[in-house]
Amino acid sequence: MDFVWALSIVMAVLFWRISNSWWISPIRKYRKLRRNGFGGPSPSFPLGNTSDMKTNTVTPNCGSSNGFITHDIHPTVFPYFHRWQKLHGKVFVYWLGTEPFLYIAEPEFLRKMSAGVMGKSWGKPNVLKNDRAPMFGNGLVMVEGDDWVRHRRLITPTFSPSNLKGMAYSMVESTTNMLNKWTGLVNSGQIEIDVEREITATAGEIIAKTSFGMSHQNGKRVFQKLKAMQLTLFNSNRLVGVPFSKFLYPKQNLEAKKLGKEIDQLLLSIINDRKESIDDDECPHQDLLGLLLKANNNNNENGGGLGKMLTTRELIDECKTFFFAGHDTTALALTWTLLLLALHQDWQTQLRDEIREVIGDKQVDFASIASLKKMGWVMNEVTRLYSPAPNIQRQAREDIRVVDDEEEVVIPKGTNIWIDVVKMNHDPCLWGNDVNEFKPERFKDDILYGGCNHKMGFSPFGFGGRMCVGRNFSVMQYKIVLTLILSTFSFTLSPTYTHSPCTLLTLRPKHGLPLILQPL
Ligand code: HEM
Repeated sequence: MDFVWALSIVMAVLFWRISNSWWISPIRKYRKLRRNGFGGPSPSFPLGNTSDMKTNTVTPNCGSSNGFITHDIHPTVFPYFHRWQKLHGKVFVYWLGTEPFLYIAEPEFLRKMSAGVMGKSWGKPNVLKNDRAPMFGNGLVMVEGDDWVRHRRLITPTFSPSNLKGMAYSMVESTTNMLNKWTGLVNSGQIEIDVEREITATAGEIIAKTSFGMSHQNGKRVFQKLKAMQLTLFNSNRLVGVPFSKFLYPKQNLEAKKLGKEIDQLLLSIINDRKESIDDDECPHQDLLGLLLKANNNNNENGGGLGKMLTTRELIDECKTFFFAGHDTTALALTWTLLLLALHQDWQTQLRDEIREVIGDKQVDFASIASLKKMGWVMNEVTRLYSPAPNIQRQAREDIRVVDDEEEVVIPKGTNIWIDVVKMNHDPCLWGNDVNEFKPERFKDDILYGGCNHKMGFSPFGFGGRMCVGRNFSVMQYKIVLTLILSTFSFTLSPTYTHSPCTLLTLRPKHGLPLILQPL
C-alpha cells in the first residue's frame, strides 16, 4: 500500500513538473506577451509553429547556374519569418515547440530593448543551451551573469593585437598548404574545385591550431572528433523545443554524447600536459589555451587579484566553444566572398591591385594586411548580404520595459528573443532600394554602418557587451586567406553551381561553391 502511495505521489509530482514546464509556464509567458500587444501565428501543442517552419519552404528562387543570381535571400532562407512578418510586423511572437520566442527585425525596437540591459544580465535561451550543450557547454557563448563577466574578462586579452600577431603564422601556413593542393589539382587538369569544403576544412585546422594546438598528438584527434560531433548533431533533423524530441534520434544523441566524453578526455590530457610545462619559457604556447593557462597561472602567483580563474572543466568548454563559434563563421564569410568576387570580376581586380600596392613583396602577416581598406569594405558587404551568423538569440532574465510609440510594453522575464539579422540586412527601409546589390563602396565613407540608417541595423558580429569576442581574429584570418587566394588564382563561377543559401546554425551554400580556377 505504502508503495502505491509513494508511486502515486511521484507520478503526481512528475505530471505537475511536466505540465508546468511544457504547458502552464509557456502559456503564462505567452499571455503576458499578447497582453502587451505582440501578435503572431497561432501555435498548436506540442509543436508550436515548428511544423509550419518545416513544411512552408518556398521553392528556392535564388537563381542557378546559367541564370540570374539574386541576393534577396530572406524569402528563401526564412520563408516562414518572411510570411509572418508580412502579417504581424517586424516584432511578433512565434513558438519553437512549447517555447515562445519574441521575433525582432526592427532595429529601433532592438535599441530600446537592449539599452538598459548589460552584457552580464542577458541570458541565452535555455532550450538552445540544452540543445547545443555538447558543442558549447558552459563556454563564453552560453555562460551568463557573473560567470560570463569572469570568462569574458579572461578571454578578451587573449585576442589582443600582440597575441593575434603570433597566430598569423598558423593562418598563412594552413592556407599555403591548401593553395599548394589546389595548384596540384589544377596542374593535373582538375580546374573545378568546391572551395566551400576546402576553406571550411582549412578554417577548422586553423582554429584547432590556434585554440589548443595540433602539435600534441591529441590535438589532431580532438579536431577530428569535434568535426564528427558537428556532423552527428546536425545530420539529425532536430525539433528544438518539442517535448521528448531528443528521443526521436537516440542513435545520434548517444553518438554525440560519446564523442563529447572522448573530446573532454583528450582536451583534459592536453591541459594537464600544458600545466606541467607552463613555466617553461622555451616552449611558450601562443594559442588561446596556452594564453588562458598563463593568465590563470599569473593570477595565482599574484595572489588571485583577478578573482576566480577558469577551472579545467571551463577551459575544456572554451576550447570547444572557440572551435564551434570560430571556424564555420569565418570560413563562410570567405566562401560567400569568393562567390561575390566570381560574380564581380571588377572587384577581384580592385582587390588584387590593392594587395599589390599595400603588400607588394612583403610577407603576408598581421601588420601588412592591416591597411587593406577595400578588402574591409568587401568583408562588410559580404557579411551584410550573406551574414554567416543569420540570427542572434537572447533570453530576458528580468522583465524588460520598452517604451515604443509612447506606450510601455513589457517583455516578461524568461522570454526567448530571436533577432533576425538576415531580414535587417536586406531591409530597403534601412539600406535603400539597392539593398540587394553587391556594393562594397557603400562602406567607403561609413566603414562601420555602410550608410544604414540605423546603428542597430548592421550587426554581423552581434551587439552590446556580448558582441563577438573573436571579431579581430576573424578579420585577420579573412584578410590573410583572401590575400593569399587572390595572389595565386583568378576564378569564375562553375556552371554547375546552384545558388541555394540555407541555414544550419550558420548561413551556408547548400550545394557548396564550385569555382573554376585559373593560376595567375
Ligand atoms: C565571420 C566570423 C564571425 C561571425 C560572423 C561571428 C558572429 C558572432 C555573433 C553574431 C555573436 C553573437 C553576439 C551577440 O550575442 O550579440 C558571436 C559571439 C561569439 N563569437 Fe563570433 N563570429 C565570428 C567569428 C568568431 C571567431 C573566429 C571566434 C573565436 C575564435 C568567435 C567566438 C565567439 C564567442 C566566444 C562569442 C560569444 C561572446 C559572448 O557572448 O561574450 N567568433 N559571434
